[in-house]
Amino acid sequence: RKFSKDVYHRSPPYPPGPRPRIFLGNMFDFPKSKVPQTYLAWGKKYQMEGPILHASSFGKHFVILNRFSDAEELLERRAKIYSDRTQLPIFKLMGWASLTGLLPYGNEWRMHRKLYQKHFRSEAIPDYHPLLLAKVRDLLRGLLITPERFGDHSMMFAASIPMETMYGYNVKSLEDPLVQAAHTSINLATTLLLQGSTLINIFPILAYLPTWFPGAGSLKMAKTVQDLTSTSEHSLFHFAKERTDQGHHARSFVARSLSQNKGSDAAIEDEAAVRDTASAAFSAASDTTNSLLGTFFYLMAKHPEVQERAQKELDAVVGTSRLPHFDDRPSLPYIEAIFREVFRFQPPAPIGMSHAVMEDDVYKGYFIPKGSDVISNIWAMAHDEDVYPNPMDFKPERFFDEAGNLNDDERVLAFGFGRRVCAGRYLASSIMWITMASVLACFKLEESKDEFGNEIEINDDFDESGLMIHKAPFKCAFVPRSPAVIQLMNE
Ligand code: HEM
Repeated sequence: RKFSKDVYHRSPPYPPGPRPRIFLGNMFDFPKSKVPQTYLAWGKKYQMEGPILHASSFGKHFVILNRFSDAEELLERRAKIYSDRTQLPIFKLMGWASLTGLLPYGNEWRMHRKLYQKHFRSEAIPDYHPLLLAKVRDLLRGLLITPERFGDHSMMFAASIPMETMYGYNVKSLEDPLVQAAHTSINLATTLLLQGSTLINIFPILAYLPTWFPGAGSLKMAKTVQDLTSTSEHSLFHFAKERTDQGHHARSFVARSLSQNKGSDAAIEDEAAVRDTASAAFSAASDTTNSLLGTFFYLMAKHPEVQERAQKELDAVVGTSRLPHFDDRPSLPYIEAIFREVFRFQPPAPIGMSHAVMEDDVYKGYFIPKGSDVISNIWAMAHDEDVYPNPMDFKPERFFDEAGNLNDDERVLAFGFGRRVCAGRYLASSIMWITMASVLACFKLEESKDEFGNEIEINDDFDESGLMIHKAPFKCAFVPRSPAVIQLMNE
């Protein structure tokens, strides 16, 4: 019966893709670098009738989507069966199995999403505005005093917002052991989450090797992630809980959720959900924000003409006697276009997170078996020449229509799709918008000079680390636009 079921299911065929080897499948074909670009090249090479692709590894199926219309159809219109996450052995080994982004589609995941919906839906975001404005002010002052350390300032900014919003924990320095622990564990984890990065996911038995065993590198990495995650999660959660128990008036996500739970029957279960949700938010928010900031600084320093137009708009709308506020957003269309173009140019997680298929499906005449991982190539969608002509150019103007108004292409592909779409997207959008507007209001970014006064060229490289991408280190200068803005930043 099993055999005849398989034969039946193999017609229709799998989508096209690289030819699999017996047993191994395409294990050696999966790229370790330039991942989205390689999948796009596969699309050009193998596609016959549609840009959806198939590859396999040890019997596991992968479907790759290079076009938005396919992601929209499968991950959104058919979300009912395209919203799971494959449970990999490495999740448990890293201690990440109960983080929202990795949970299977089910009740626990629903409870997490409900918490996000309550605290991070669009209407809840103004509650965070005062905190975001204060953090932006810290960032601006850092850029003013030690501009050459802009990389550290963005890392600090990106770490301190989730620490404060989730736990009410005020990060004072990047050397804070909790921040260090979180950064190291996220870097290691995003590497282990990339397809094909560890054999443990294919041969779970390898998880039982001792960590000193030759070749047990990823096991050792997973153990480090587990230790660091549990230490920082535990300390931060207890910090927030203790403050709530002591009656501190705290506005953090943990404090608010726990005080609302008090006395409810589900309190214990809810407490675990609150802890895991807060921890998931830190890992999801800090690295993505840091990646976008690096890309933004780089693109601004490379495009003085864009800065000039943005600053004209800011001066006309906001003036020079105050810094931008969230209420200014609808009146600043060019800043909005820059915001959209930065997210399009380099999505921080260029291939998003795979969605697992919960039932056999057929799409465009191709068979997509239950359990397949569907990879959305966000980078390729954001560089689709039919939608974004000359996609490698940075051109905020592409978001204006012929009449000079912002077009309706508001969708930020970088946030993913369907029921698993980024749960923090409204917060992330506010963070990035206010940062871009404020930095442009205060500084002119330009090439810095060496000791002989020669301009130092800005490289165009990006560093891939697992699922994430960051601008490679570069030098640039932040020149305050006027004495008045220096005073505003210091106020
Ligand atoms: C700064 C920019 C950010 C980007 C570009 C980003 C991007 C993404 C992407 C691509 C996904 C996977 C979507 C999918 O599966 O289709 C995701 C999931 C998620 N993001 Fe974000 N994110 C950002 C910020 C944040 C923030 C600030 C938070 C929390 C406050 C957050 C919380 C989450 C969570 C919890 C998930 C898992 C959702 C689920 O599996 O149901 N993210 N994000």
